Amino acid sequence: MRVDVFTIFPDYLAPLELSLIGKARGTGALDLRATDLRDFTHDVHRTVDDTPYGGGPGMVMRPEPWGQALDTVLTPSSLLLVPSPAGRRFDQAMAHELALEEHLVFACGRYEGIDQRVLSHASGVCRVQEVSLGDYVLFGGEVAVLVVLEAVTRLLPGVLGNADSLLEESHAAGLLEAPMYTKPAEWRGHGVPEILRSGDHAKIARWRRDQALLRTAQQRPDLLKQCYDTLDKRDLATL
Ligand SMILES: COc1ccc(Cn2ccc3ccc(-c4cc(N)[nH]n4)cc32)cc1
Repeated sequence: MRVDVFTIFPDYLAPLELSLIGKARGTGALDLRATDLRDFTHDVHRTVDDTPYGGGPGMVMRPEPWGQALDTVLTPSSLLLVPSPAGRRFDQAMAHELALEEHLVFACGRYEGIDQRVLSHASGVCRVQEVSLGDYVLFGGEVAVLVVLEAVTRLLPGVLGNADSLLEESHAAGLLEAPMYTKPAEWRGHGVPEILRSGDHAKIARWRRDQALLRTAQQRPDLLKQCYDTLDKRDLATL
């Protein structure tokens, strides 16, 4: 997967060199390029913003640098992602959709956002999707790139050593995952559920399913409602 990110803070994306994303880049699963939007300005101050038409607080990002920047990468097969408080809420389902794309382009806004004509013009070239992390307001789009790229990269073939973990993790099967334990067996007076040390894999699987159901019912009843039709009689008996 090829990913282009345009931002006035390219160093903000340095954490993407770390952990699994760094490995995914090394294996070629992810071809990531971050570019400074100011490279597409032509004045001595490298200006990317201006006052909003119609007045109002703050500044808006000028269309010219964005147009020239996006001209260098967008093709009809690209998907332009524009982080925004007004965007589609990012979730695991969207992460799976994005993991199937061949070319993602992120336009990271700052100030009060990007001139709307940039998105309108780009929609004549490729698909455009505004994306939100949640109902809170950030300073810009870079945090969203870090979150989206981590969630998507994990889903790329060969990136996670144990692909099975993708099947069992929270939000994968619609439920939250069961509580996890490791050594030591006794820690500050706290033991480990005996079933997990029994070696009975069928009973362990059932216990984990029950714990996932109960945990989801307690902490995220909205998720349980979404997958209620997939529950079998044994699941319902647990609830
Ligand atoms: C119209 O109100 C505002 C509009 C934008 C901003 C600041 N800002 C500028 C670009 C940008 C990109 C993404 C986000 C964002 C995304 C989520 N989930 N929260 N915040 C915020 C962004 C402040 C206020």
